[in-house]
Amino acid sequence: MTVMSNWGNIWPLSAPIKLLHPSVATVSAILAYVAVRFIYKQYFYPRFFTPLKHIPLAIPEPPSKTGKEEVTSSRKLITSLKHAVATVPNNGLLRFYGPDTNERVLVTGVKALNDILVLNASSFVKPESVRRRLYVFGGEGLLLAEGETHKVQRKSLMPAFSFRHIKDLYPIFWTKSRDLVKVLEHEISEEGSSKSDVVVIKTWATRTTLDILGLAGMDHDFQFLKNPQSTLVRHYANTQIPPARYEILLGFILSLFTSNYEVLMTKIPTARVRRLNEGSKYIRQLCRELIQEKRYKMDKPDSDQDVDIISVALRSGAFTNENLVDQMMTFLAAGHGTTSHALQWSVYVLCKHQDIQQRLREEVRDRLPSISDPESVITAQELDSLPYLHAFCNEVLRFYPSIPGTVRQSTRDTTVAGYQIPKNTTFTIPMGIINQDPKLWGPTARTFDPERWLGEGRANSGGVENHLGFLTFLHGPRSCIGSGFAKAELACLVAALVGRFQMDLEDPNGKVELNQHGIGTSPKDGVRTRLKVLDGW
Ligand code: HEM
Repeated sequence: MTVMSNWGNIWPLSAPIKLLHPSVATVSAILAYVAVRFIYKQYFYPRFFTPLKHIPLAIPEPPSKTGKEEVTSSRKLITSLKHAVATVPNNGLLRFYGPDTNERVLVTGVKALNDILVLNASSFVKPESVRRRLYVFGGEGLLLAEGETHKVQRKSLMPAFSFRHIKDLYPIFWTKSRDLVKVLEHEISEEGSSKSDVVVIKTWATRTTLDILGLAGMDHDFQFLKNPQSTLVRHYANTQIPPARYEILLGFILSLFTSNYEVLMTKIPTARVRRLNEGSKYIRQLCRELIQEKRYKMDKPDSDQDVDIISVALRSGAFTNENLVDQMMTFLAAGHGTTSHALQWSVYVLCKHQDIQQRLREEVRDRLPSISDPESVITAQELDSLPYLHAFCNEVLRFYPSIPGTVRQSTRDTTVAGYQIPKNTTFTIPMGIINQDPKLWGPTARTFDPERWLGEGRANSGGVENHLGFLTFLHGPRSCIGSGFAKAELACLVAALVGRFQMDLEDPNGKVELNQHGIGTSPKDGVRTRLKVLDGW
């Protein structure tokens, strides 16, 4: 056998046939197998072998074709599927294949949504890959519990989220909104750390929503607004680190062999996975200590009937200490980023629509006590009686849902919207698409317009054809338990900001890019906003 020393001369036309080195042969065989798997999964399986052939096929639009419309909070794939939903005839379900080549079913109609989320909800659970991802920061709390355990947990926690209880939390929302305004006023002043009148809304929104959850959820003031160097904030920021290129490539290759590739990926100790696990440990320990503190306080004979979520859960007697730790982790994870995203979108859209900003400011200044008054308090009744604020917040939640899509997997053979569905079929529920569906919201569905929530009988429906058309908090037994909490919190924060500041984007004509990692979606730059204090309120 000739030993090849000259790589430039590997394939001379006259070369004799040579045997490949065993390692080259192995790599070639693996590459050939990967190629064959890819062709099978991309071409043959969808056309000839899938048991879901009876569901129409959607081809996602290439991103370049979808970039022209005003950006919504949908992730890229969901945005690119919007076109398919509008153009491929379907009866509420569409089949599609994402970049990882795995098969999914997109839910596009209210009948199918009703089957999956309401009528038959117990037959559709979060797939293992999603559970793994949520577990790291959310523990084994309400978000991940299934079956009877979920029912018992939800029933025991519901009192903490009833309006009767949420209305007692408005003073916390208002006090923290005032802290936010004060910190931002300082930030844009001469003494501020940035020495500029431009702030990154995300930085402050995240700290405020964590502070609010600390107080309203655990009766503990983290004071992250005042103390920016927080380990907790840093650990949550780590959830948004995108996977490295090699992780994406590895994920893609694994996806050709198993639909559980995402589960496998969480077991490979890459630097990113290690950092996530460290964060998870830290948050668990923090919650454990806070709950112990709370239990100690409640055991005192003269203790008050505190209104925070953990006190209500402890009084219910339904949870062990460790399970309470999981619940607290869930509330922190599910409750702070989502509301922070909503606040970021609110500021973004107020900057884009100065007429709306002006009108909202007039209503707030007219009807609410000044945020600069350190003694000012507001009641639920006062805040909830501002129709334009209510309309604006609802429209932000509709148009820019913090979580633009979620996933479910069938646990048995079943039917959805009349289609036969085998066990283990994965469904994507695209809140970002349904919330803007012209069939449900009329011809102005894709326009941001708070007016739709004003007028006779529209305050709670926005005039939608079917209540399942507003999917921001989902519906049914797995809907967001914190929706009332989040809406009241968002209204306070928006009122305080718009009442006190003139807001403009640093780059008013810049194209907004989306943050694609972590729970939920918001602008990648965190909404860089120029603030100007407006006196007189
Ligand atoms: C704008 C803010 C919020 C949005 C858009 C939002 C959205 C959602 C959505 C879409 C789900 C369902 C996820 C799924 O099952 O796939 C959910 C579940 C949940 N959310 Fe929220 N959420 C928000 C704020 C909050 C807050 C403030 C809390 C707690 C204080 C909270 C606690 C939860 C919990 C515990 C669940 C699981 C409920 C269950 O499975 O029974 N959320 N949320």
